[in-house]
Amino acid sequence: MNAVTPMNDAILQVEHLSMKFGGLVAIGDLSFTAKRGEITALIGPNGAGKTTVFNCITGFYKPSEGMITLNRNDGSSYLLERLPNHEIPARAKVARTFQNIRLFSGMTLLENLLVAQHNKLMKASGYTVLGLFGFSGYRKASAESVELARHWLEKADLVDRADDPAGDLPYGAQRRLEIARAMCTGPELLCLDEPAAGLNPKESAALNELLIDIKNTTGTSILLIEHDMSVVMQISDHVVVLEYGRKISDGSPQSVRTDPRVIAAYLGVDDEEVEAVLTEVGDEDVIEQLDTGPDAAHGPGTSSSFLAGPVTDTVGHSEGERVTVAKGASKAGQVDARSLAAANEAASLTAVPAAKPAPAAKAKPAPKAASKAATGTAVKSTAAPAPAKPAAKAPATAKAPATKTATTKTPTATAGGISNRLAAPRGGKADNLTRIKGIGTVNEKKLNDHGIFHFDQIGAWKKADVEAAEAYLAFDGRIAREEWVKQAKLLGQGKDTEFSRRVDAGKVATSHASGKTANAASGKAASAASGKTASAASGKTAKPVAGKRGGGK
Ligand SMILES: Nc1ncnc2c1ncn2[C@@H]1O[C@H](COP(=O)(O)OP(=O)(O)OP(=O)(O)O)[C@@H](O)[C@H]1O
Repeated sequence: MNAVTPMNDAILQVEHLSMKFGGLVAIGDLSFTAKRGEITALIGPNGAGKTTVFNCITGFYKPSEGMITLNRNDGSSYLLERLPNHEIPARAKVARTFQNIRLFSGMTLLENLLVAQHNKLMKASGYTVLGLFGFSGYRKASAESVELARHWLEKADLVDRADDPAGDLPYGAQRRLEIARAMCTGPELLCLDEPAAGLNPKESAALNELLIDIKNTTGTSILLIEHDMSVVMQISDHVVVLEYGRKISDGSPQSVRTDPRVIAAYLGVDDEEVEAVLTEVGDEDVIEQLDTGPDAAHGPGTSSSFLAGPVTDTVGHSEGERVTVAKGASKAGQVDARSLAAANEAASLTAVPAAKPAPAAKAKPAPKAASKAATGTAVKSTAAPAPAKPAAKAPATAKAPATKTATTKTPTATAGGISNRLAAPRGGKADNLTRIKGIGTVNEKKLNDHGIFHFDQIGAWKKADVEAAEAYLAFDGRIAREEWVKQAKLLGQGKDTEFSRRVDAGKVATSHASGKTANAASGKAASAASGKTASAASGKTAKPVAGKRGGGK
């Protein structure tokens, strides 16, 4: 179809899209719009159906039901589900990249970009040998192709490596080359499937820059699947969230990141359990935002973690674990799988604490989903001590299997990873580790399980220990960012931090009877034992501060 229609604000309209694989509904009645000139992100936990949507848009799958309309800049429209697969790039001007890099690794960078323009060159040669004999039309097209390739190599900051084999490039540069190659086809819609997968923070920043540049200078609209929330939150204009093939949220990055349904989907818990879980894991920033909306001073741009709320420094990084969830797995099953994956990854990382996986080996990051699900399930292990809100459903039995996975696997799996382990707290007393900003009661318990009870133990952590602990807690980059070691050193010396003062004042939930009770270094009684906190031994968790769902940091 090629009917000329008036200029449409939407470059892509997905209407009532469904895709079934046998009995599995991978996409169910999905509708959303991607606006022209914008970056639209499609996010969701593993198996939510994001790649299936891409495959329907780019013609790899023919949807079971629904309509996908691409409105080109010249006013023509195409029903993508009806176009033959190979015509989608050429006629509808849709280009895509894949989760796994698909470059011609033996060809040079320049050759990769010229191959992408093969159709144009063939056309210029009249599909004959005239090209070989220097037919002028072909010569001109050939020169233009080289010029376009050079332009995109420059944009991707790769021009000085134009003659190197693509396979020699670092991982992040290969990702940018893929995007440059897609841009050489002159797309009006660029679909990127997890472009930040396996990138380090510097490479993620370079990717963000490239995508923003494309958006600002070419008029190409971008549709993006991404697990790295530092990328999604920093560059997207619009975010669509899927869970089990259905849309659960659709809006600005700010609105989506504080949507309880989205938080629940990523944590793998029911909506009503969200705040209890967040209190447990110590994500008070987000809890506060659920009440007050996003913090304009920090904004999504500075957050490296979708769910962790604002943090103060640069981008977070997804250290990619691959999580495979059985088709049609229940939510609890998915949570199990993610917990297991997190535990397994922790085991493999901590076996050789200083060794980091090579980027190319990082199949796919699902860090937030996995880490949050892992912590979410760990919460179930403390189900007895859990809910911060009386109304919150006790999350005990429903997800008991996940609990088992998280609690029984991790300590064993990580033995040998973090240094300064103790069999028991010194003198029978453990420090209140929740006085360290970033350690909630769940993670305190996980650290205790690992023999970490004291500030000076954390204060003595070296880089490899921090990495091992981050892997163990599935906290990619956060321990370093939040400076746990620095905080622990101060607290170990009996000094306070701004955050510990708030814990001691009962403004932040803690599992300890009082903020400092267990802190042998300080004899000060804390004012927290006022019903705002409760003893871990009693099996109760702190009650949130009035008016807040857990107190802000
Ligand atoms: N060709 C296929 N045949 C059968 N089932 C499929 C096929 N492709 C996808 N699925 C199933 O459809 C569901 C959605 O998968 P999809 O890959 O689209 O999810 P996703 O959100 O992209 O996940 P991830 O973030 O892990 O890449 C999954 O349950 C998956 O197993």
